[in-house]
Amino acid sequence: MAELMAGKRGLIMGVANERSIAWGIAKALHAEGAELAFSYQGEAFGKRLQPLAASLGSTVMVDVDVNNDESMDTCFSTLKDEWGSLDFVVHAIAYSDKNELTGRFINTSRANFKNSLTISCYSFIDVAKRASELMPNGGTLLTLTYQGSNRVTPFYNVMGVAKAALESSVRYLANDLGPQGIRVNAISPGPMKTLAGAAIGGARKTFKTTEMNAPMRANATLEAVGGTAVYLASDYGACTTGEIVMVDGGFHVLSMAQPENL
Ligand SMILES: NC(=O)c1ccc[n+]([C@@H]2O[C@H](COP(=O)([O-])OP(=O)(O)OC[C@H]3O[C@@H](n4cnc5c(N)ncnc54)[C@H](O)[C@@H]3O)[C@@H](O)[C@H]2O)c1
Repeated sequence: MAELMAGKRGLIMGVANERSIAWGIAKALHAEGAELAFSYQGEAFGKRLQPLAASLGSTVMVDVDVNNDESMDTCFSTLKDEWGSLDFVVHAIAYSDKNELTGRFINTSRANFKNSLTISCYSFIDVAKRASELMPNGGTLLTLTYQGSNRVTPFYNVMGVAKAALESSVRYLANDLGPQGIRVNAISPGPMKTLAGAAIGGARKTFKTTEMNAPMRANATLEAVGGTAVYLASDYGACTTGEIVMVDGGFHVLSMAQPENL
């Protein structure tokens, strides 16, 4: 059977290690024949990424801090030089000061509000603008969100607001880029054990709560998120854009905990 991503080339942003959601997505896209480039944040992450990228036959790696315009310029000019055009980008990047991912939301500082929204939301708009210029034949943009965007998850705090802004941006970008054949979607996994996930206060309890109560009685896996990314980035997703696709074992449909857990 033909591979779903054969002949498609894309950029994966946000692999910190082998537990990263971006890494699960990279493996799934590669397994379906995609050719990948990676961006990483700084030298230390670059060293960790190197063997992972090599294991997927990837040679293009670019150091990108999304707050640094020069590094973003270099990233997309490198891709232009290497490939000429681009079929997809996976944006799996978020950040907030750990000290504000605990306690009360009301204590959010202006500085961390700005930084969290700039890194976790604006960067996707910036990536979309740059990537779309390299997509003359259409393409796909994917980002990662969490349902703390529209329902309160204790301690998720300013990240919830950043994810709400990101999800809204997905819809606006989808409308802007649709005429160019570019689709824009977000995947919303339940809690996962990653570096960024561990920074959120009470992460273990959030993870356990979802696992015990979700209709599937399970949390999202890297394989399930990767498979969803393949669907959205491949031609099977041709009519899906502006969407937030839940990959959380169904947790978001609940209005209360399972009776066995009360
Ligand atoms: N882990 C979860 O429970 C969970 C659930 C739903 C959504 N998500 C989202 O998935 C995405 C990936 O996170 P993850 O859980 O795989 O964690 P992760 O720590 O593996 O990845 C986060 C990445 O963001 C990058 N990053 C942060 N600031 C950056 C900057 N200024 N410039 C460039 N890169 C920067 C880091 O280098 C890292 O690679 C995030 O958007 C996160 O909010 C995570």
